[in-house]
Amino acid sequence: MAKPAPSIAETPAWKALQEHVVDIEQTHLRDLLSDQQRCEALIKEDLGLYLDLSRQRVNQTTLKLLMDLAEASQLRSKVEAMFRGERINETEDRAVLHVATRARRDQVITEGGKNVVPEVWEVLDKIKGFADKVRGGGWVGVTGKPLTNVVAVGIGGSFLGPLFVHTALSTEPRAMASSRGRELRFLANVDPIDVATALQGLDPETTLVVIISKTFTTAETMLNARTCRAWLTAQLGPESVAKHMVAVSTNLKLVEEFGIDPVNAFGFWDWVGGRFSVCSAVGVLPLTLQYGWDVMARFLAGANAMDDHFRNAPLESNLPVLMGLVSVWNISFMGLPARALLPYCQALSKLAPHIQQVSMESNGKGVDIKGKPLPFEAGEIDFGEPGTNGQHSFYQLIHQGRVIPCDFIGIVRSQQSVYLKGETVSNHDELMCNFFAQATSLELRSASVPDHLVPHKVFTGNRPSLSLLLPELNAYTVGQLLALYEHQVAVQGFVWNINSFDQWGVELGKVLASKLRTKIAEARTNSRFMAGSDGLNYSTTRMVNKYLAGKRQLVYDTPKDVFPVDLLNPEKPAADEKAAI
Ligand SMILES: O=P(O)(O)OC[C@H]1O[C@H](O)[C@H](O)[C@@H](O)[C@@H]1O
Repeated sequence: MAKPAPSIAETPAWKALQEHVVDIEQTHLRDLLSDQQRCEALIKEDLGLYLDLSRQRVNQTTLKLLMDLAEASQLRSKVEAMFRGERINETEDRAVLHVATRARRDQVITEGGKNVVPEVWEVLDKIKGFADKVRGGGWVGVTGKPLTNVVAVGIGGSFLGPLFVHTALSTEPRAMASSRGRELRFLANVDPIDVATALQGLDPETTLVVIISKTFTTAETMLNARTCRAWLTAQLGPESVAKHMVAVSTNLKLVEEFGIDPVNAFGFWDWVGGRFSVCSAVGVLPLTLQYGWDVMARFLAGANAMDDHFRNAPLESNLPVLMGLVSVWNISFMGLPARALLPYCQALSKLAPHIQQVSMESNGKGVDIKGKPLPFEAGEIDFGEPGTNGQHSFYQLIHQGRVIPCDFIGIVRSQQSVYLKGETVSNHDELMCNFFAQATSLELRSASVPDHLVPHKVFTGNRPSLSLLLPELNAYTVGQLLALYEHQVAVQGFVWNINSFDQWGVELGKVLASKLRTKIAEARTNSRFMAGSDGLNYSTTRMVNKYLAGKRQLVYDTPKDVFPVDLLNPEKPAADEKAAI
């Protein structure tokens, strides 16, 4: 029998990095930064982006050792295997080809021996044709009115990426011009409050509902889809579904069973992971409806340019590779498992929620790709807020509490310019002063205050960060940024030798929620409380019964402005309030 491959942690490259930590710990970041040659070696410019890694706790030796680690983990060949359509998602026996969803029309990317790019473009052409019709009034609602509002129903990867891109573009002048008079909303949470928020004030006659679900089985999305269907048909009749509902899914059979004509469905493929699906119809359909094809074509081109760079640029100057390796250094060697994503741009306010899923669902794993327990902890804890808002919230901890590597993202030319008479700098300059100041203040050590306050006002500095400058935030650079972070996460996973493309960890919660759904439905139908014998433990049973009892005491106001009353079941009271509480 073949000997199992040694864990990456057993390789000389890994061990060399472990030993190297001591050298780095002896050097303060401030001293590292005084070496101009080192700084130059850590500043990379490509594709119009400026990546400054000089504020990381690394030197040229670290970089060299990280390159050795890339070699030891066969990073290059793993990236190639991904682009070649090999089934690197072993547990689901799937290729990982989100890069094909933004391939140029003349590119060749194969899966199972077949070039998939023509299929990708077939869907893109269909989206363009459909969106042109809707936007141009050639496709109207059942009462003949143009469909100016879109509600995109989906969750997880079928929501966060499209929301990130929408938020990034909604204040960009060209995208604003092409979306005038249109509105795009999202409905993700199964919480009825989200339904109310998404539908509030919308006129069904002018609303198109897009159901987005890779599997078309996700419980939350399907209940929200049924809810939107009920909302539409109650007011416009059952025939309205044909004109007011379309779908995006890999499961066209279930789309049809739901009642949406497959002609009005936009497909994608099992080789596109949910959290990597923004560039498939998942993101491109709702965003093209909102912004038009030209804007979305630029977005796809930006992501494609980053894909080419990731595949072809030498590792030493490859932006996602460097970001990936440096983050592995921080997490696995420096013992810093968290990262703050800090865009100094309000339009990037949904970057962190999206990258949270891309990163944490991909790399939050406990076993290697062959199922062997990892001898180290993989994955990164990601969070973030735009600056300067975050400065007034959690930066205290970043400056004087825990050490959290930060990604500062700045924009050279803002989407919006305000320069008031009498002010010394523009509003955007003011924002960017904070961007420059924050990275610098994390690195410095300082204290010049009255004696008794010294301990409180000391900044130890030595806190790593990277800075990324984009020339502007437009459809093209949003595409680049998206692909940059997607590939960084892949690099981490390739080095740790885990499967970044499955997500078995989210399944258990779904199974238990389904069990609870059955129990609660029974309890409410029979107006009873749950008993200990119902198969749930004491704590859960007690809390569910508290909930059922509370339901009985509340009088609900039917949200008449959103839902017609006859659509809703009255809340069923539980009969025996005393039982089991
Ligand atoms: O697109 P769907 O099939 O509805 O899936 C939506 C989401 O469901 C699950 O929570 C998965 O963990 C996510 O990766 C996925 O994005």
